[in-house]
Amino acid sequence: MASGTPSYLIVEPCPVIKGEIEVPGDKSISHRAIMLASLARGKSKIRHFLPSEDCLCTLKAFEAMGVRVEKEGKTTLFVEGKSGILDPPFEALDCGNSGTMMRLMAGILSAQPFYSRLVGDRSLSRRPMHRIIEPLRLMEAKIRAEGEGNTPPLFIEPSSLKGIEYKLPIPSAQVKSCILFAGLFASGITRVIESVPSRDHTERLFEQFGVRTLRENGHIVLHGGMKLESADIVVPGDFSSAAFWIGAAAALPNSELRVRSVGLNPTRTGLIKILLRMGAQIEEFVESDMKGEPIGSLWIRGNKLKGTVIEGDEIVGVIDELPILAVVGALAEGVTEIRNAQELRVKETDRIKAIVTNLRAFGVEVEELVDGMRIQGRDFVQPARVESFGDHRIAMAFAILALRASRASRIDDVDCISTSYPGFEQDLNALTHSFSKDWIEEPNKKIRGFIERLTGADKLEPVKKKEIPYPVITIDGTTASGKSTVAQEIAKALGFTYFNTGALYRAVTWRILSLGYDVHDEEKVVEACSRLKLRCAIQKIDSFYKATVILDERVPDEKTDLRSAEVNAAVSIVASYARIREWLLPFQRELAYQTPLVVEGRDMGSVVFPESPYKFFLDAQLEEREKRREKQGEKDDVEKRDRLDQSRSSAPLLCPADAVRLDTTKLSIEKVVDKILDVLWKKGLPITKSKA
Ligand SMILES: Nc1ncnc2c1ncn2[C@@H]1O[C@H](COP(=O)(O)OP(=O)(O)OP(=O)(O)O)[C@@H](O)[C@H]1O
Ligand SMILES: Nc1ccn([C@H]2C[C@H](O)[C@@H](COP(=O)(O)O)O2)c(=O)n1
Repeated sequence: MASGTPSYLIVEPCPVIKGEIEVPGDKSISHRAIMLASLARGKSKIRHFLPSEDCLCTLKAFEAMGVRVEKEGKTTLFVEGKSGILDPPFEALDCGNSGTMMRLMAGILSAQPFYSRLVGDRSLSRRPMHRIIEPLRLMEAKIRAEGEGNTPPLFIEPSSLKGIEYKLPIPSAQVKSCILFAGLFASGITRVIESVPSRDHTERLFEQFGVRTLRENGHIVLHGGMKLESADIVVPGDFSSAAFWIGAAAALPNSELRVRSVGLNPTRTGLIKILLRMGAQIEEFVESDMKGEPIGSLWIRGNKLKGTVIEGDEIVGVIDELPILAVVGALAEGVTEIRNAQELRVKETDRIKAIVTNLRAFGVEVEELVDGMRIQGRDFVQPARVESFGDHRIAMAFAILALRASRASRIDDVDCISTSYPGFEQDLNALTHSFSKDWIEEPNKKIRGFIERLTGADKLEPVKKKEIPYPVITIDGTTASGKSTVAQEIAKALGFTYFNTGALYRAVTWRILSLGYDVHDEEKVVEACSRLKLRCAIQKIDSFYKATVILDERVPDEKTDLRSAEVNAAVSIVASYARIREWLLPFQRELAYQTPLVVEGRDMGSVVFPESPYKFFLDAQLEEREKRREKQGEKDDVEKRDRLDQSRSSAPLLCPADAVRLDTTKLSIEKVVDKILDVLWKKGLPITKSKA
């Protein structure tokens, strides 16, 4: 993240996330813990407090009202409570970006014997406050909103409160908590009735501070005048922060993630239920719920998920998770629909609009609905530059979607992330590290490790056909039919990495020849290959990415080494040996776990990437191909090479049944490229129409 203004985050693609993570403390609980500790009698200890901008605003406000706070590091606080009566603040209390703070503080301050004013930032100043003003006034609070349409600032005068029975018109933990905080100081009984249970951190924390609420059939009953006693609180990891990693790990196939010490309060974990319904693999282990909040671990394994409908009563339990759920839906198979979520329109930003705008920028088809959206899932997205709209959850959700793009994406205005998740960028780097940018710029460590395990051609490992996370476009064909030329153009147009597998067979042949071996001696060739150190580096040449083969720490020269007459004559012989092909097969597949590919060769669609839905086969009349080769100034027996490639027993050159076959004899290079892009566009790859 860049410091200063404007802030932005560059996210490199990463097909999987792996590792363990512990997220910062829960925002909702941190706010409430400070509030209750400040109102309690005695000194409370709060551990794993979230030092985010939002929560620090709450802390500052209570300090301004005479509460003494000692800090041990950044996340342990000792709060000396004021036994219910705070000092009048000298100036307005700043709630920053936090709706939770403003709404809960309104409940507390309505009962204090002094005048107070609550202000917020631009985004908070647009959020509706009528929902708390109405019940507080019923409790005889003297509160008014100074902004247009019942928006902040809030001005509060001292008054004596009385308990009420109040049925929440919309399920809202903030409104419920505001009333309960006011109810602590009200005469008589306060009863809040909710039709759908909202998060119950306030009720659980009240209990930890010695105030019992009665909870039955959606009724929460509180007797006014009960005294809060100091407590020792451990704030669990914030499930809503963990949600970004849970969503990412669940939706990125082959990911493996453990989330430790996270809050597993059932009013917060609706996301898990929805992801399970979409086909996710998640295991939940509650490790401690002795006092207050259940805390535990989650294990998540990545899968291709299926679209779902999220609506009705389950919305309230995932309201903060809807941005990441929309992103997960964008990567799932089929349609994901979010309904009854009009509340999203009055969050830190209009989240429905923000999500729809950003999904479209990433090339995702999405329909905006009054109360949600309908998202057409896809396998991956196009790189994009998007806005956070000043909303932390929008910024983080789209950083996750960017992992599934073919190239780096940029999220603008990301300072807001610190309102709930300081350290998000570091965690993103840690979980994606082994697959990130430095991998592309440095020689490919991962593939080297993989190949080095193949110590002998006679000890070949069976090829595991694990699911490839990125699209692979295969272009096979006869010699000089135009494969390399066309494949490079397609790779440029899509931003994919170009991989010429002919160059791989040529590099091996060149090395065998330069070591003095007779290519007709199969045993010797196989034995020599078992000692070769083969690896691959992805290089960026201008705006174009290319996989380069490195053999025994040398990069062979394309013209003089790989395309010499000797290599032209010998390569089809070396390529006909089954054990050589088996050795090179995992090497070629492994690259596809790292980056979207355009691969060209002879058996790409038939053997190496048979699962690819994007297969092409190029051919042209022999005389035309011979002419093209001659024009290149190369000595090459095109006809002989084709014959050898077509007649070998292992992975012969053929047109896969499901490939699009193109005869390029009378087609210009541009025409061939256009035809391929058109097919790819129709198959749903993110190609801008002008390119297709
Ligand atoms: N459609 C086309 N029309 C005319 N020339 C073409 C066409 N496609 C490719 N060429 C030219 O033909 C030559 C051979 O093309 P290219 O190297 O792309 O073929 P290839 O199939 O990759 O060959 P190889 O099998 O040796 O790797 C190049 O000089 C290229 O510019
Ligand atoms: N997937 C592949 C790629 C290449 N070969 C062999 C057969 C070719 O004649 C030779 C050189 O390829 P070119 O550079 O001309 O594309 O390598 C193969 O068998 N399988």
